Amino acid sequence: MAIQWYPGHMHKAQKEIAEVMPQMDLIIEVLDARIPYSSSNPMITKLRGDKPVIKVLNKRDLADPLLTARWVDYLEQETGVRALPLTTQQPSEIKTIIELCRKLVPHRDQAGKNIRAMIMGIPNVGKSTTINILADRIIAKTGNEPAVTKAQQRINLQNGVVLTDTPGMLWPKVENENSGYRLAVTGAVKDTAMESDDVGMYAADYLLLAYPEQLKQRYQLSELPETGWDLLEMIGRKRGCLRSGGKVEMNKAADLLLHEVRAGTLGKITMETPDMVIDEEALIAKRLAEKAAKDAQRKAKFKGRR
Ligand SMILES: Nc1nc2c(ncn2[C@@H]2O[C@H](COP(=O)(O)OP(=O)(O)OP(=O)(O)O)[C@@H](O)[C@H]2O)c(=O)[nH]1
Repeated sequence: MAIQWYPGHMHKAQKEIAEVMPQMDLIIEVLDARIPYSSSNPMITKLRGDKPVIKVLNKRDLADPLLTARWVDYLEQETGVRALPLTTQQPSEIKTIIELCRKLVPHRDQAGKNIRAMIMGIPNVGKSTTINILADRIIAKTGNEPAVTKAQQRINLQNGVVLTDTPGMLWPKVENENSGYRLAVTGAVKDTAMESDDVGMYAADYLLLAYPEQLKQRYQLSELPETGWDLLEMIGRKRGCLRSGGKVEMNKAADLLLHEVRAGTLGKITMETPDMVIDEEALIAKRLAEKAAKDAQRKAKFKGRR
């Protein structure tokens, strides 16, 4: 299923969330542990104000444990939020969210009042599976096609917590082009306007840098090439993705690599690190500042001419 992020949809979702937000005591944001930055929604920080937030790094079973630990440190130390690496494959882990909700909003708990939590997440991060585990029953439809969750729901967890499912569909970090690639690599966004060879090449370039040993082992390569393109070609040859003349079908090789990353057969892989995203954010800020300066110059020139 294709997901497109239209400004109109985004605006509507933002408005609906802003309306419900004052009645909430805390926010649970479900992220994908393989892309904690790219799977987060850019407006949540602004909308939640100073309400406590729990960032669930879900699908930790697929993510690199060392990097997950680094993300937890980063999120807790640099941004002051609680981060819980979890997997819905271990329901008992998911249940720890409830205890943390109680800890973070002690005044409601001590007064014997329900804690009102809003659960948010971009499509396909595992929000519905999480809700079903927390509620001990099937409430939300799950599936590997993004955008299964639709209507807003309020769920009494019967343990002092009332969960509100986010109205509307939450969008990820769309303003960062690299995030678009990483969302596509992990299968978080199945959209896309992107060609699978481009996405495969992004994955291949990154994997060469970050997980060379896993590549060698999985594809039985004694040496690794310099570029992602060459890597895809090697994988294509090894796995028989060939045209009749013996040339490698690059899009097939790309699909194969992406399938392995998504299924976890290449090992536990995280597609972004805190350092990486800090650099990217700095670059985006620089570009935006340059654009603003140019726009201002253009405006000044235009005014001068009139
Ligand atoms: N490996 C792994 N897969 C998971 C985990 N949690 C969810 N999934 C899978 O991810 C897919 C999406 O899960 P959902 O719970 O439907 O995701 P969602 O965020 O509710 O998605 P929408 O309904 O599109 O909003 C399903 O195929 C789940 O089985 C996890 O912790 N580990």
